Amino acid sequence: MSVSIALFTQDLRLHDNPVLRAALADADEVVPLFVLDDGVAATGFAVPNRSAFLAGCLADLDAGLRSRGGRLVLRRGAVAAETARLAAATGAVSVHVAAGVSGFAQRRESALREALGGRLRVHDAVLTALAPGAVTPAGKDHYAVFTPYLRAWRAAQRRHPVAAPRAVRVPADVPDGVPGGALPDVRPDSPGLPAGGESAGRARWSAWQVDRYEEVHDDLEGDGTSRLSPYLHFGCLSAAELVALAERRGGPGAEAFVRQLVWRDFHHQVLAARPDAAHADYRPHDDRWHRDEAELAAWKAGRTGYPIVDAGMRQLAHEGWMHNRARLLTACFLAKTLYLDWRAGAAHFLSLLVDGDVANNQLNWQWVAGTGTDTRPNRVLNPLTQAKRFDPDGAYVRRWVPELAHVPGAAVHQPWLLAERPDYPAPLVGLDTGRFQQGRGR
Ligand SMILES: Cc1cc2nc3c(=O)[nH]c(=O)nc-3n(C[C@H](O)[C@H](O)[C@H](O)COP(=O)(O)OP(=O)(O)OC[C@H]3O[C@@H](n4cnc5c(N)ncnc54)[C@H](O)[C@@H]3O)c2cc1C
Repeated sequence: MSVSIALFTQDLRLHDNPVLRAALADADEVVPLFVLDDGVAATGFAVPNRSAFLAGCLADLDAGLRSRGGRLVLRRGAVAAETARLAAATGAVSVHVAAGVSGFAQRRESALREALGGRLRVHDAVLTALAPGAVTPAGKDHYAVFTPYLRAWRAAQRRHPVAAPRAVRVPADVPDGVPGGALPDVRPDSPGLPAGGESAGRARWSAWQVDRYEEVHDDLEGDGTSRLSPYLHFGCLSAAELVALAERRGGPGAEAFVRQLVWRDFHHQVLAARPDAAHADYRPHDDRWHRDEAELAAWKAGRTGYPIVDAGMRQLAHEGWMHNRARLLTACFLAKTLYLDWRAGAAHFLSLLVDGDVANNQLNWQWVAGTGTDTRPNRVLNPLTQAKRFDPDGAYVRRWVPELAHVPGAAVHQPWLLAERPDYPAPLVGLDTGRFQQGRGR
């Protein structure tokens, strides 16, 4: 009997998984492998919210494999060494893995190549709908501006989604578990975390109304976005399959949704070409960032005195997720109004976000801070204007800031004007943009 290995990374699914399909096509039996990576733990990226969600993803993947006659094989350690050990023990003819994007994933791929040589097969466009580098502007290795990327993306050939396998045969003599411990049993920091896994992700997609997406996606209280981001981050859902489903559905809502998935591909192709953009300014402006630990702490705790900002930060703490509009305005408040280094804000987001993703988080932060791909790097979002546009009745603030739950209507956005002052902080700073303008030397 020939054996191959399907090494799962950020593709924790059975539907539209080219890695698993190719491993199945290559041999009589397959080892579906996930390695709890010591390297990820060492970077600090494995925070409680994402680790708890990951445990759900792995349990669901194992259940899905078992319903097809297989099972998930778990190991803990260094990915390349563990995979090579298993390949030697099973005499695997090939090891299949999805191409990664971050510097970490690129180093992991090199280590796998070194350990496995010609037996390694790397599959493109598993984590994104279009592979990074599949379209490039003349003479460059990636697109730095979204609109031309969107045009090229639309014109490009994309792979068709593949079906989930009906049966998976795993060699009987491979032990399932991790020596010294099974699935990570982690208590999440956020009580309102969603359930991890492909089943939960597919159920969410089926229950969600894509048709209304364009109308409602910026309405903070309406909460009408897909909330699929954690499932996309861990690959419980395939971006290529979601694009195909949305394109088949058609209409303005589906089109607007696909556009957001293209933003995801866009950031991934930037990071694949410039892995240093995870930490270094993509377009430096010689910012002389303000430093103030007390201001940073107030922002993290949702106690800036600006209710719309505080509501977003408290949603993040409670759910491990934040609405995109709230991410934009809380990040802008940190990086432009307080003019604190975007890296501090991005790190706080990554410490809690269940969808926390190096490409999407760091490059969206850079976009907001004006050090990234935004073609208008000096734009500043005024939190009061944002509040009036995207939470006109104040319901989002009342939901997340209980100290203000009794304040009716839009008055909740300016508690400092109320005749009876609630037990809520005064604004941390004024809304003038002096610090940003001076620091950037405009
Ligand atoms: C400062 C900041 C930090 C962010 N950090 C992350 C992060 O760590 N992980 C993450 O997945 N997204 C991040 N985003 C992008 C976006 O806010 C989330 O993807 C979105 O809010 C997730 O909710 P949803 O699934 O309901 O999105 P929907 O509106 O339903 O969009 C569908 C999908 O499109 C993708 N998408 C949407 N907007 C963006 C965007 N601006 N950039 C890239 N992809 C996008 C996501 O995969 C999302 O699930 C960040 C945005 C900002 C402004």
